Amino acid sequence: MQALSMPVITIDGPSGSGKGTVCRLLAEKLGWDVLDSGAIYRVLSLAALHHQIELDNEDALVPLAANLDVQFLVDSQTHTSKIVLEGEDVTTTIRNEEVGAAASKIAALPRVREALLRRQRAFRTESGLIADGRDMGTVVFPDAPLKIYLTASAEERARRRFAELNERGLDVTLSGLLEDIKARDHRDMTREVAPLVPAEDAIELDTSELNAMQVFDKVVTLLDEAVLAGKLPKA
Ligand SMILES: Nc1ncnc2c1ncn2[C@@H]1O[C@H](COP(=O)(O)OP(=O)(O)OP(=O)(O)O)[C@@H](O)[C@H]1O
Ligand SMILES: Nc1ccn([C@H]2C[C@H](O)[C@@H](COP(=O)(O)O)O2)c(=O)n1
Repeated sequence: MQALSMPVITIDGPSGSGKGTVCRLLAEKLGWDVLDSGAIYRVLSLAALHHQIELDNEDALVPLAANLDVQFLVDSQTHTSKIVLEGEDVTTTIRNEEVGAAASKIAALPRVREALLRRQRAFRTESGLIADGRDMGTVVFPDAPLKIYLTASAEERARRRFAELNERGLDVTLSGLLEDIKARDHRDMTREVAPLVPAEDAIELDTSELNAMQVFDKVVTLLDEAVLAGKLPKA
């Protein structure tokens, strides 16, 4: 049974809901790998920029996606990865809000998504995988035995991003970030292929009123329940 021998936990949800934070904490607890699928879309949008390919030019983006020269170099101590695109360290660059918006645009193209599917599924190994994204539970790993859908109000997500970017010394406004988040939500939730929706069997968790550790504790409870039910192997 693949779910037990190559276990996957999916964590989907909109930007700023806390997926990446929970994935990192879970990976530390379990010693499993992490798939940051958003980073793949972000890297592809940056590659498009480098190669002067328009974000709606699907014919040119598909071969770029299929042959994307990207490496995720994982530090097993910190569970963070250095991301190298065509020999250049882009770990920080891809986190810009502009790159996020560009990623959301190319992610609406069906053949681009198809071209990235195998690359994402290849992250599944015997070690166990925590998959972070928008369609992890619905499309990429539909057989995952534990699917979590994180949400939070757009206002709270904008506040979180504002605090994060302020700390990094970036000049942003709360209202601008809120607008960006709403536009990205709309694009990600209404696209025709693999829109951001909870999988039918996902457990939804609203994190608006919870801090990161409280969210993590709730996720660990869900994990323990899945182990008790025989859906996931004992840690
Ligand atoms: N429950 C929480 N309460 C407050 N802040 C949080 C919480 N969870 C995460 N954060 C902070 O909010 C910001 C966004 O979190 P994170 O990057 O984990 O979200 P995400 O869902 O992975 O976003 P994206 O999809 O855009 O990558 C980070 O600065 C993180 O430290
Ligand atoms: N599974 C995924 C992951 C990401 N995307 C798109 C949509 C997002 O707005 C964008 C950036 O993702 P983030 O790094 O903010 O999680 O990438 C997607 O369509 N499917």
